[in-house]
Amino acid sequence: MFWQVEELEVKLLDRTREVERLRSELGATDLEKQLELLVVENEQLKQQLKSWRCLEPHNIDAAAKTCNCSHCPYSQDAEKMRRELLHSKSQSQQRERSLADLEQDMPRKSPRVDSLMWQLHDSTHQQEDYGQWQGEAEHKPTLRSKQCEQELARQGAAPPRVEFVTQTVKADPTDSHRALAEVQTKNVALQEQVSGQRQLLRELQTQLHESQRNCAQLRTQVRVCDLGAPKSLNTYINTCFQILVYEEELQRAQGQLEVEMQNLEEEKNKVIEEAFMRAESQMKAVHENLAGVRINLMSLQPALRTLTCDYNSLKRQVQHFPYMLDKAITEAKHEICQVISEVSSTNQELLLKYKKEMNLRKKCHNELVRLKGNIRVFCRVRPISQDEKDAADARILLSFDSDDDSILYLSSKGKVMTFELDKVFPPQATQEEVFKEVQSLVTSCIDGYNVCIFAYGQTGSGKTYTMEGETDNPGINQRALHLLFSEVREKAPDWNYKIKVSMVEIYNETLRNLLSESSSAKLDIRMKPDGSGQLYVPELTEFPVQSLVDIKQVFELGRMNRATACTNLNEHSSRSHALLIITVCGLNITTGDRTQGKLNLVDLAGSERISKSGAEGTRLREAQCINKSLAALGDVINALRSKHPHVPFRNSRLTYLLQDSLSGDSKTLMMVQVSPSPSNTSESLCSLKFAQRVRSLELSSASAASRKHENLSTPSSPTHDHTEVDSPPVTPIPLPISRASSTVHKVEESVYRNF
Ligand SMILES: Nc1ncnc2c1ncn2[C@@H]1O[C@H](COP(=O)(O)OP(=O)(O)OP(=O)(O)O)[C@@H](O)[C@H]1O
Repeated sequence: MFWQVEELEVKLLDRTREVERLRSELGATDLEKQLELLVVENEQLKQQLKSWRCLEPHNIDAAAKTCNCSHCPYSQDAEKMRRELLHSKSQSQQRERSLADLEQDMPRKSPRVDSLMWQLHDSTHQQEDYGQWQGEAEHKPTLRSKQCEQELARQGAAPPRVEFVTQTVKADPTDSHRALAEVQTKNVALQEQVSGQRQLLRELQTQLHESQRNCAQLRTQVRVCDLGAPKSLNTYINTCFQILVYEEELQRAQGQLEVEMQNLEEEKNKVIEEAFMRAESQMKAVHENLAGVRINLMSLQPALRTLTCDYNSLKRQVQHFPYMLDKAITEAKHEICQVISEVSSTNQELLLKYKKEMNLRKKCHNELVRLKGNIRVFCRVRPISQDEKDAADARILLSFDSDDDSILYLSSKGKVMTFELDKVFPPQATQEEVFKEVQSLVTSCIDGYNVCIFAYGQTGSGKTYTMEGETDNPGINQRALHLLFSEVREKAPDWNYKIKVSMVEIYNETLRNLLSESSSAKLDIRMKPDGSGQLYVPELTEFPVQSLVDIKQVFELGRMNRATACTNLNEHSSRSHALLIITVCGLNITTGDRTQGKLNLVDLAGSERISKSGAEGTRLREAQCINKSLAALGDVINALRSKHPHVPFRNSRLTYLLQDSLSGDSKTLMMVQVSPSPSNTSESLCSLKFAQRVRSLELSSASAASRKHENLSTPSSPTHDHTEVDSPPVTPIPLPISRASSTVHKVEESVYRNF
């Protein structure tokens, strides 16, 4: 029995160890199955114990029965054993209850095992996450360092600028420090996680120790039970032995768990160490970058200092700039004033020189005009018309000298006569060419001269064409106004000019204002009441003109007024004198000098002989008036050329009106118009003889005294008005004018014969 009890004790001890091991291994992941197996085996052991219990009383009773003697030492032993057995039974029941309690306690412990398993799982994940994070943490600084390197390379390539360098130097250390701080923060977090894991591990160890303590208590209890257990309970001992086996297995599993935990701990430490190593190497790289940045910064500092110096000097310059600018402006102003004063003095000198030159030029011009004669004679031959070409007696009467533009040849009655004038314009001469020769006279009216330009010739010889021209090819009138405008504009800075225009028609010795509202208004010529002896025409319209539009308006109005007074304008224009009077008043703004010149542009009436035209009645009257005025004009020109003290201006309305423009320093141009038609030969001959005579008289005016004297002895023109107070007998120019009576015819013939 004793050996059975000992055996039972050994089994119980083993069982206790096994239970203790199992208890200590609670919480391990893969021990659940072992625990189940142990529970199953435990059940089997219980079954064996039950069967053993069933057998044991019976054996004991049998033994008691076989040994019924009270004196038998065996019976006493048996009694004792029976008591011990009962005690053991009770203890065994207690142990069963303890085991049942343990079994009941097992499901309660299972959630704890589960939670420990989940914690272990989470720890493993955290370690994995930590490893991943370590990889990211390792990758981020690398990226940042690359960015830093790229940024540094870019800064190196960029031109050194103060602002840019400053910004770059400031930016990189900040970023590196920030990355370092982030890494350090993450390291701290990892440290915290590791410390948490360690804390968890410590808790698990504490729980393990508690479980071991519980197991030890249980073992003590079992040992106590074993001490009182009967040796006969072999099954129970076997069960205890199995329990001890299980406890050993549990212990082994615990050992494995500890090894695994240690491995995990080592792995964790290793991972942490590697992470630290990587972080340190990254930190080192960052520090190296930082050092490189610092070196760059150090190398850039001199440039920065230079730039700062430059900037400061520039700043100083900018600060001083207003003062310097003011100073420079003042100096510039001073210099400019000096230059202006120098220029103005030079200008004054030049102005004086210019004035001297102008006066000289004027004098020269006047001298030239004087040498040429104040009265100049031009001749213009109009082109032959188609009718004239087609005529039966078409011949070429007029010819020109290609080398001398002042010579004209006329073939008449088999003789070739030569006429020398100031200028001869052939038929192909343009309006521009003609005007070019007269423009000096036109501009002299700006200088204050009075100028008269007459177009003289028989009807149809081209007087109106030369003076008025055509719409698209204007004559002297319009061109003269254009020239005056341009000349006045040129002188505008110094001179202020006003140009006024009047248009007058003289028909049958009647003066008509062509620019008035009523075209039939007749004008009179009167002496100025101021005693100056100058003439004026009251109510004569003076139209101020400033532009070409004004000129057009004036000409349009004059043409309209002229047309309304007659039935046939062409015929009427042939029988009347048309005067365009241009007055140019100038005021010198600086000197205050004043000038007043007058340009008279006269389209005379036709000069054909009445004897040829055979006019009667109204025509005769018109012809007489025309002849009278033309003869008067001839007388006046003759008197002027011969420097006669008395000039018979009052002999006609024409000469009376032009008195102030024909006397004194005034300049006169006679444009003799000639028709090339053979049918007009005699008229052309008369006109040319007249022109020749006028010119020869003018050129010989230097020796005119003697001739004047001679001329004075010749009879005056029959048309000369001897009744005029101021018209002493003068030698008239033998104008080829018509005569209204037979006596006139005779005189006319004698006049022509003189040529
Ligand atoms: N140089 C010229 N070139 C071209 N045509 C001309 C020229 N001269 C005159 N004519 C033409 O000859 C014709 C007569 O000219 P215009 O009327 O000017 O003569 P006139 O002497 O004024 O006559 P009137 O005394 O009757 O007024 C016109 O048709 C004109 O166009």
